Amino acid sequence: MNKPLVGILMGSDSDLPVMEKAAEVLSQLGIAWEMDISSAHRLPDKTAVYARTARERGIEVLICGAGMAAHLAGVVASHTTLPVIGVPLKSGALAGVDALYATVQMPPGIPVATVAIDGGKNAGYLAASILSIKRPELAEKLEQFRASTRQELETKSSELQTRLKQA
Ligand SMILES: Nc1c(C(=O)O)ncn1[C@@H]1O[C@H](COP(=O)(O)O)[C@@H](O)[C@H]1O
Repeated sequence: MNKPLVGILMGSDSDLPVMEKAAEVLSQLGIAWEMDISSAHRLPDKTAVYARTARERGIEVLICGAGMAAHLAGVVASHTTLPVIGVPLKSGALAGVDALYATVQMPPGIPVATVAIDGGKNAGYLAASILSIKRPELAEKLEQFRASTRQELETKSSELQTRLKQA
């Protein structure tokens, strides 16, 4: 197995179903990843060590998912200059809006590239785009994915037009 290029962290095991989607996208594109549970609130020392050592371990992009008062992505970003992608998760009384604001509203200088609430898949694609800057074969795979998405939608569009003409 290749050395992981993407580190996926989440605040709780309850976040796993969404964060697994990021891992699935990366696997489909042939990108090696590692995944763990950590929490800026509940495991602050582990989180700091993980973020501080990520670059020397060969990680190039970090994806951090958390719900509620989501500090994980921001705290990780405060410990590393690697790109950090934040995934606000839908949990608790505010259904992810709290996590969205907490993740996206970072102070200048410590950015977190925030995807949609429960946007695990797009976090995977964004990490792949970042990695593709220096990897032409990965850029090609992303092009192919977009082309197949276009093709699928064109087919659905033609099918709809055919059905409408028959109605
Ligand atoms: N927001 C954070 C952080 C953090 O930001 O450090 N650690 C855990 N959590 C979040 O708390 C929610 C409830 O967690 P539990 O399901 O474990 O009670 C989860 O969505 C988690 O990401």
